[in-house]
Parts: sequence; C-alpha cells; structure tokens
Amino acid sequence: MSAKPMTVSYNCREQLCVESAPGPGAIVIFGASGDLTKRKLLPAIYALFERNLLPEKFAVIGVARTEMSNEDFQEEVREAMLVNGDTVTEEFLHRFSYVAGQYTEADTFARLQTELERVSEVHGTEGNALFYLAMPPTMFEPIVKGLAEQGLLEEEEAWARVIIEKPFGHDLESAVALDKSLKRYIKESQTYRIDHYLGKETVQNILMLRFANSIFEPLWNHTYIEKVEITVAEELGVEKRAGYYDKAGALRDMFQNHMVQMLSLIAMEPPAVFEADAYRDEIAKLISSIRPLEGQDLGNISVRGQYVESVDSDRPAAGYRKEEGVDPRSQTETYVALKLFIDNWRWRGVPFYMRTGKRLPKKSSEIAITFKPIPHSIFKPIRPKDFNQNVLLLRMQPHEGMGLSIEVKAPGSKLCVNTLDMDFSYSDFMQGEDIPDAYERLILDALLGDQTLFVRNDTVEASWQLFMPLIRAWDANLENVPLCFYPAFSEGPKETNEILEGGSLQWRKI
Ligand SMILES: NC(=O)C1=CN([C@@H]2O[C@H](COP(=O)(O)OP(=O)(O)OC[C@H]3O[C@@H](n4cnc5c(N)ncnc54)[C@H](OP(=O)(O)O)[C@@H]3O)[C@@H](O)[C@H]2O)C=CC1
Ligand SMILES: O=C1O[C@H](COP(=O)(O)O)[C@@H](O)[C@H](O)[C@H]1O
Repeated sequence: MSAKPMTVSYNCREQLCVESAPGPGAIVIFGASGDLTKRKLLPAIYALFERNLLPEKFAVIGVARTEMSNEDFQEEVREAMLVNGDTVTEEFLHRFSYVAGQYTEADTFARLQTELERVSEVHGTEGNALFYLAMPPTMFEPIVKGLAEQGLLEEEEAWARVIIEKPFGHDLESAVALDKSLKRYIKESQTYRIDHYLGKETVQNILMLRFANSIFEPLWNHTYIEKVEITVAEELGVEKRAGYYDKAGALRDMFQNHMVQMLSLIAMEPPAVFEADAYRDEIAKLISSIRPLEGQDLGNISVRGQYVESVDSDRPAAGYRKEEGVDPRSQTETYVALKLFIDNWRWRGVPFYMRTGKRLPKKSSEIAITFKPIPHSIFKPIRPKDFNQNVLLLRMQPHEGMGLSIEVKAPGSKLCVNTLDMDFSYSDFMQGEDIPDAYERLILDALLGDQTLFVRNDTVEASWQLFMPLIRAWDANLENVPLCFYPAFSEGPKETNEILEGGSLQWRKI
C-alpha cells in the first residue's frame, strides 16, 4: 500500500533561513577548461548570482594551460549555461576573465596577480580570493606553491582560501605527504577540502533529522536498529574520465570520501554545537571507531567488481575494458561492496552494508535503516507470518526525500495487515523551486569562510588508514579478493550477496 503524497507544510520564515551574500571577493578557478568547471562550477556560480548570493562585488578568473582570450572564456561560460537552458546576461559575463599558463612557471602566477589587482580595482573585490583547484590531484601542490611564492596566499589585508578537490592523495602515504607539503604554504584555516556529497541538501538533512527531532535518536542504536544499507549507484560508465578513473577506481573515487562521509553522518554522536571543529571532531571520532579491516577475512566482507558488456539488447553498453582510454587488461574496480562495523557502545554488532558502482541499473543513492522485528506478536493466531520490519529510507538522489514503512491494519472487518509506505519528496517541500546543487552551497560557504562542511585532514587520513589493508590485498591480487565481473546495467556482481551473511539476506533492489 502506498500512501498519497504527504501534505507538506513548510514554514521557514525564521531569521536563520535568510541566506545572505558574502562580502567582496574573486573566485579563481584552476582547471577552467575542464569537465568539473563546465558541468558543475559555472552553473553553481550562476545559480548563486541568480539567487543574489554572490558578493555584489565579485569576479571570476579562469586559469588553465589552454590558450583562450577573456572573450573566448566568456563564450565558454555562456555555452555551459545554455546546456542547462540558462541565458546569461552581459552583466554576469563581464565579470569573467581568463589567464592562460603553465603551473610550473612563475610568470603564470605573476599574471594572475596582475589580473587579481585589476578585478580588485574594476569590480571592487578588495583583494579577497577563493582559489578553486578543479585540477587533477598531481597539480594541487605545484599550484599552491606557485600561489604562495607569488604572495597570493598571504592574509594581511585580505583573505585567501583554497578549495581542494578530491581525491586527496592516492593512499595513506601520499595523503600524508600531500598534506605535509601543502602545510608549508597554507594554514588549515585556509584549506577547504571539498566532498560535494556534504553539500547535498539530503545529506545535510541527515543531521537535521537526527538531531532536531526527538523521535528518532532514542531508537538510533543497536537495540533497535538491525542493519544500515548505504547505496550509491550510478548508471553512467567511466565517460571521458578514464585517464583519472583507471588509476583511481571506485574505492578511491567514491568510497574513501563520499561513502565514508555519509556513514559518518548516520553514525556519529551529536556534537555539542554545530560548529566546524565540534562537528568535525565527531566525524573524526566515528571514522576511527570503524572496525579495522586489518585482521578480518576480507573475502567475507568485501567485493570488488568491474562491468563487462551489457547483456540487455535494449540497453547496449561496452564493457569497462573497452572504454576509451582504459587499459584493455585493467584490474580497476568500478564497483565496491563492503560490510563494516562500528566498534562503539551505540553500534555494537550492527552491520553497515555499503555499495557503490558505475553502470548499475539506474542512478540512485539511498540509505535504508532497517529496524529490528517486534519482540512478540500479539496477532500470532490470526497472522502467523512475521510482520515486515520498519524501514526508514533516506533518498539522496534522484527524487530526494524520505520514506518510512510501517505495518497498518488494512481497512475492513478482518484484522488484515498491510505495509504502508509513507513517502515524502523534497520537491513537494520546495514548492516548485529547484533544490540547490551541492556545489552552490559549498562555494557559498567557502566565500563566507565557513569550513563546517569541508573535510578536515585527520578524517581524510583516518579514512585512508581504514582502507589500506584492502588496497594492499587488491594490489597483491590475493585469492580471497578476486575481481568479479558484472554485466553493465545489472545489479552488480552476484558475489555481493555473499557478504550479506553468506547470502541469507538480500540487498535492496537498485
Ligand atoms: N568531473 C567530475 O564530475 C568530478 C571531478 N572531481 C574532481 O575535480 C577535479 C577536476 O576534475 P575534471 O574537471 O573532471 O578534470 P579534467 O580532466 O577535465 O581536468 C581539468 C583541467 O585540468 C587541466 N589538466 C589536465 N591534466 C593536466 C595535467 N597533467 N597538468 C596540468 N593541467 C592538467 C586541463 O586544462 P588545460 O589542459 O587547459 O590546462 C583540464 O581542463 C579532479 O580532482 C576530480 O577528481 C570531483 C567530483 C566530480
Ligand atoms: O565524486 C564523484 O562523484 C560523481 C557522482 O556524483 P553525483 O553527485 O552525481 O552522485 C561520480 O560520478 C564521480 O566518478 C566521482 O568522481
């Protein structure tokens, strides 16, 4: 039985809900010719502009090696917006300019400084600058070094902040080394490590749901929760990113960062206040409470998969090894499933089943919390079958929202039971407005100097530490952790069921 859409009454007229624009500042995008810039950053900047959430005095400077004039870059911006059906105004476009150059040459940073001075004068950005490194990770250090040597990271009269994209390092050792070398040039207070999942409305809502209501938290522990299932499924394949992805794979691309952050929000203890360090302290504590993989039988708790050619003639797709730019003998995983436990008082014995992959049946990210069965049924004589267990479903995307399944009496004279799926969609809540994209929220926070939703280095390292035994076992091709194959658009490798108590349970259908 599915309920009609719930009536949503939305009352957000409080002061706290009023968003305000940051003070003057320039946004400098390194990697301005790249995929992330076009698909995510430019639309996010435009959306902030439309919502009057960019500084009144702002400018955007693109930097990359590709030769382009300011006009060419403005044309790229215009085209990137047209893809989304947005026609930008000249008022918006004339704030954009471009600096071409190599990151190893001091001259690039000298010309960037000249451009920053110009926009300060013309657009009133007052020397404040947010540097967004939308770049392959190998370039993070050279760029930060170049900025520092040019004096662009000094904060005497203006602020300077750096957004660093993921992945932060390739493993624990490289993440530690990267952090050490960046710290030579920037302070932690200037470092904004972005994990765009933390900017998603529905991901942030996990905290609100847990800590702004009194009905969930008393049940949020091993006494009442049987298992938690976190799925991030993508329909897309590797697309044009094989150069990066074939070296990274799903564990580094999705698990070490987005999946662990979502797990943390579900499982963390409440911070005393929602402030950057109090909140991030709790995240760090949680990640370090995850049962170490070292010493566990990795074959029982993990599956790595790679997609092969689709077997569905209506939905043809090449196998991963045939994708452009992928090594034809690639061992890179495009799918990972893991069973994790959190060794603390609250979560003793509760399995967290987690999976993510590319070329799965559809795009779908959700967290399903299954509550334990009722301790005793008073309805046994009339209903010998067990009741369905309650499930709280948090849908991250698409159709953001949440659902709760409960057992109810079906109308009629008999005592018949039905499962009622109560469903709530964010789109109803938003009354026709679009849900802001994650990058909008995070760019805005960085302009405001709020680090709460950015990842602190200790949590990055704790997460790498957790996965190192798995990475080592995969690198060594140990027999108990084989690469399993799944047809594109299937539910993933069949071996995934094995980690659900030897196949006695089932994953939710994607
Ligand atoms: N694309 C996405 O969906 C997502 C990306 N990210 C992260 O964002 C960052 C950027 O990603 P994306 O835009 O896809 O990357 P791209 O591969 O599109 O690269 C971005 C730009 O970097 C420059 N570049 C590429 N290789 C080199 C190199 N070896 N040396 C110097 N410059 C180089 C190129 O510009 P030019 O040649 O003009 O200098 C390119 O336009 C990465 O860290 C990625 O992990 C995170 C989440 C999602
Ligand atoms: O960080 C990444 O995320 C995207 C998926 O993000 P979503 O917001 O569309 O869910 C993924 O496709 C990409 O490989 C990864 O680098």
